[in-house]
Amino acid sequence: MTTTPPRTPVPAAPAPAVPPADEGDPRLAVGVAAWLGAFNAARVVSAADLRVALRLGRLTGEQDDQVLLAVALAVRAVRSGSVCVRLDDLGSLELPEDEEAARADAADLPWPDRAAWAAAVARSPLVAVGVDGPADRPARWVGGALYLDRYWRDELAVRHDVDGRLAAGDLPVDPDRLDLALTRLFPAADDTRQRLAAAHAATRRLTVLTGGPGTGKTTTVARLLAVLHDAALPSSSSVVTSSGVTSSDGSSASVPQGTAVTPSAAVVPPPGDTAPVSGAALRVALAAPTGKAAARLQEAVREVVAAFPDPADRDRVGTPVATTLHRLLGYRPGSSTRFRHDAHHHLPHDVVVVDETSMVALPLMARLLEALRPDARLVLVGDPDQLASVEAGAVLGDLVHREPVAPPATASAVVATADVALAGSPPPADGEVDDRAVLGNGVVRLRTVHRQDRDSEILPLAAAIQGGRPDEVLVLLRAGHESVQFLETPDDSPDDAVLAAVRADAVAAGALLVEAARAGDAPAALAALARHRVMVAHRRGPAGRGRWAAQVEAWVEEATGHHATDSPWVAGRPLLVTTNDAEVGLYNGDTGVLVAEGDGVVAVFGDPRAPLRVRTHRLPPVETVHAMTVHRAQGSQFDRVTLVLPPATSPLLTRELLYTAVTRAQTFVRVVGSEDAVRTAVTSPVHRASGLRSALPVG
Ligand SMILES: Nc1ncnc2c1ncn2[C@@H]1O[C@H](COP(=O)(O)OP(=O)(O)OP(=O)(O)O)[C@@H](O)[C@H]1O
Repeated sequence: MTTTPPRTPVPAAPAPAVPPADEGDPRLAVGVAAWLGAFNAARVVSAADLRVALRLGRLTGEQDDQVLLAVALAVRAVRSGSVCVRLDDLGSLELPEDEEAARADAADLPWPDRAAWAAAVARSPLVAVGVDGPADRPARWVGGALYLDRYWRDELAVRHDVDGRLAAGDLPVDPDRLDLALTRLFPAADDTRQRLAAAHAATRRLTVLTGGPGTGKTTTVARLLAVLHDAALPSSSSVVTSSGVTSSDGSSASVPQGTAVTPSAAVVPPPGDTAPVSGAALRVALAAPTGKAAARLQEAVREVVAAFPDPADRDRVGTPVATTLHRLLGYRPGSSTRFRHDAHHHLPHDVVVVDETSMVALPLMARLLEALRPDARLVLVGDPDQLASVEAGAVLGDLVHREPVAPPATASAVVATADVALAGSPPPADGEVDDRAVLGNGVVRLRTVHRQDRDSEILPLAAAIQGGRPDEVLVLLRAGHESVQFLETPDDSPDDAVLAAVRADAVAAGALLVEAARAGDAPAALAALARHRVMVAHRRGPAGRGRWAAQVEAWVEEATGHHATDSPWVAGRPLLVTTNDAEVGLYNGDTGVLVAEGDGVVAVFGDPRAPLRVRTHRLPPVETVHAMTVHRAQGSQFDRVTLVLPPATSPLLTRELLYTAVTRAQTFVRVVGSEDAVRTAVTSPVHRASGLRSALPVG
C-alpha cells in the first residue's frame, strides 16, 4: 500500500461507513492510499476504475490523489451511463457502483473540498482545460464537468453536427406538392402534430419525433416517407448519376443495407449529367439500434404503407427495409476504422430514420452523424422517458431537453404548420418541455394516444409513472383491472400464490413455444416467444435474471416434458444473442428460438412472417432466454409481461426501468414487488450527466 499523502491537502478522514475490508475481496483495490481506498471500499468507485486512474496518473506524471479520485469517478460515470462527472453534483455517484450493492450512504466519506478539488483537477497535467485545451490529454475539464477525452470528443462532435443541422436553411421541396401530400396523408383534425412532424422532416435536416406508446410515431414515419417521396427535391449535392449516388464529398457509394429506393420514381439522367433531377429517387434508410427493433419497425411501416388509400403513395414508398444502425454504418469488427461509412465516406442516403433512439448511446450517435451527408434529412424517433442506452449518454433525452433555440426564419413550412398544430397547447407542466419552444431544436412531441385499446389500464399506468405520481401508480396497480396486476411481496420474496400466477403464464407461453418448435413451425414459434416474458432489473441475486430464468425453465420443462439434454440444441430453446455478428445479421439483444428441421434444429429470428434462419454452427454466442433484464427488453413488445421488482434499496430501481417494462406489455402487465419498491422506482428518475443540454461555456 502506498503511503504518499495527497499533494493537495485533504480533509482528515472521518471513519467512513464502509463495509469491513476483506483482503481477499477482488472488488477492493490493492496498492492505493488509504484515503482513495475508502472510496473503493464504500463501492463509490470500483477497483478497475481506480486502476485506470492510477495508470493515467503514471503516464502523465499526476500523483495527486484528489485528481486520481476525480478521474476514477469519470471512469465510473461512463460505466454507469453518464458522459462526464460533475464534481459539484455527486448525488448520483454517491450511489454504489455495483448493481448488487444496496443504496449506501456515501455522504460520510472524506469528500474533498469542492473548490480545492476543482482547482487541483484544472491544473493537472492529466487534464485539458476548456474547449480549446490541448488535444493530447486523457481527460478534459469543461464547465465544472470532467470527461474522459474520447467521450468529450464524441459529445463535441454531436453538438456541432446537431447545431449545424438546426441552423442550416431549409432543404428544397416543391411547396405545392408538399401541401397536397400533407393534406392527403394527414387528413384528420387530430393529425396536426403528426402533420407538423412530416412538414418538419421534409424541410429540416434534423427532426426529433418523440411521444409515448401509441401516439403514432411509427404511423407518422410511414406517412412522412410518402410525403418526402412525393415532395422532397434532391439537393444539389445529392444527384443521381448513371453509376449511383454521388455525395457532397464526392464519394460515390453503393447502396448499403436498409436502403429503400423506389423504382417507379427513379429517374436516371444521361451519363455525365449531374444536375439535380426533379422526381429522382429519394434514398431512404430505416434503422434501429437492435435487430429486433429494426424488424418491428419494418413490419409496422409496411403495414401502414399497405393501408394508404392512394396507390401512388403506396408505389412511391414501396416496401422499405429496416436494418440495425451497425449494419447501416457498415460495422467492421476488429478494423481500425470500426465503420465503413464515416466522415470520409458518407452514407448515400437523402433520408435516414432511426427508431428507438433512446437506446442509442453517445458514441454510436457520433458515428452516425459523422457518416451522414450534411444535407441528408435525419429523423430521430423515440420515447425519451424510456431507459437510456446501456452505454454512456442519453442523447435523445438531451436533445429533447436542450436549451431551446428559435427556429430559423426560413423554416416557413414548419412555422405555418406549427401555428395550427400547437395552437391551444396547454402550458407545460412541471419538468415538461414547452412544445413550441423546443421546435427550434427540431423536436416534435406527439401527445394524443391513438391506440384502440381504450379499455386497457396500461397506458394510464405508464403516464402516471412517467409523471412521477406514486400514489396514482399504486391506485392503478391495485384497481384489479384485467390488464394490470400487482402481486405485493412485502418482504421481497414471492410466496406460493405469486409463483403460481407467474407459472401459469410462463407455462402457457412455453408450451406453445415447444409445440410449435417441435413441429418446425418457425412463424408460430416466434409468435409464441412474444406471448409472455419475465423481466427483472438485476442480472444476479435473488430477484435477478439467473434465478428467474432457471425457475421458468424448470416450470416449462416440467409442464412439457421438454427436458434439457446434454446438447444445448433442442427445439423450443429460446435464445438471446449476446454479441454482434454482422456477417450472420444477428446483433446483441436479438431473440430467437430453435425449431426442428430435418433431423436437427435451426435457429430462427426476427419477423414471424419472414424469419431469419441460422444454422447452429453459424450462431454467435447465445444464452437461453426464459427471463431478461428490462434493459434487454427495450425495443421489444410482449403480449403479457411479468416484472419482478428488486428490493427498494436497489440502485437499479428507477422510474425509467418501471416505465420501460410496463410499456413493453401489449395486453397485460403484472408487477411483483413491494409498495416501497414501486414508490422508490416512480420517484427515482435517472440522472445522466452530460454537457449536451446546455450551451458550451465560453472561455
Ligand atoms: N392520426 C391517427 N389517427 C388514428 N389512428 C392513429 C393515428 N396515428 C396512429 N394511429 C393508430 O394508433 C396506433 C398506434 O400507432 P403507432 O404504432 O404508430 O404508435 P407508436 O407511437 O409507434 O407506438 P409504440 O411506440 O408503442 O410502437 C395504431 O393502431 C395506429 O393505427
